[in-house]
Amino acid sequence: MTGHTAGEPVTRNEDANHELSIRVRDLNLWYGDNQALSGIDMDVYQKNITALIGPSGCGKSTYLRCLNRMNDLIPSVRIQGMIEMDGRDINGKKMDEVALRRRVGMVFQKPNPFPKSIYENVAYAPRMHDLVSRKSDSDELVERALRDAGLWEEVKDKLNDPGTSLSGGQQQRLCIARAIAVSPDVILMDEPTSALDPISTATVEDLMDKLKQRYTIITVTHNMQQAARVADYTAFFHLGEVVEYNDTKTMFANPATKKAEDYITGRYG
Ligand SMILES: Nc1ncnc2c1ncn2[C@@H]1O[C@H](COP(=O)(O)OP(=O)(O)OP(=O)(O)O)[C@@H](O)[C@H]1O
Repeated sequence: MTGHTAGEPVTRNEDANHELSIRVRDLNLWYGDNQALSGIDMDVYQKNITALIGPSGCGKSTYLRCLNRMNDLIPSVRIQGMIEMDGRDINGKKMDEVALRRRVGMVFQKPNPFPKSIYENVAYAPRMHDLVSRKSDSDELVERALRDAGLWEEVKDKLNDPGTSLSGGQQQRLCIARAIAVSPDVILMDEPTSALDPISTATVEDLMDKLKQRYTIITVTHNMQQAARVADYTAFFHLGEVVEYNDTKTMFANPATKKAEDYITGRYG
């Protein structure tokens, strides 16, 4: 990756927004003695979708979890390097983890609604963060988040039913509604469609495309077509390093490295 600034994609997507959201420099992470991330430099632009691809165990989820400090919950983890969000060091002493996780929401591979009603799944976090106090404000926020997640019409008459009574695809959209209910800046998605059927997958992909108008989305995927369809930028991870980071169209049509080309074309991984 010579001839360009560390952390930037090799080729810029000229249709994309180029305001910086996240700046990562020389990020290293160890689980005990096992180094899982090595010298990661990566800039993520606002209001884009950035896909993280690469073979199993190469560090994609670990990297994602660094961005909302979820790795702090794992005792053996040691982290070195810099992660700035909107110019502020997220690992700095002044950074409040709870506030950070409000700004950086997360959606997991397996839909994981709380064992509560559809309504409460969405209303709980805004209430905890004191974003709403009156019931009418909460109702409004729940409706807006469910509409934005493309789920309102399907659930508006059964908001008191358990979240777990919904189909897998609906549960995942409920989890997305829950994430956006606290108005985050960034949404991390760890293989958000891998447990879903093709129709639910297409619905979630369409939703991601709409959500990127307002949120910065970083998604891990093993599905190359999905990365090609939804992502503005794609980073190829291998053995804990970012081997190539590029505008998605260029990455898929004309990868700059042999390793990325081999992975994308299914020669290994
Ligand atoms: N909680 C943990 N404790 C110890 N080691 C871990 C933990 N989580 C991940 N690792 C190790 O860190 C490395 C990177 O794992 P990670 O899950 O980030 O990879 P990945 O690219 O997301 O993989 P996959 O595509 O299979 O989800 C692997 O060697 C893995 O075994």
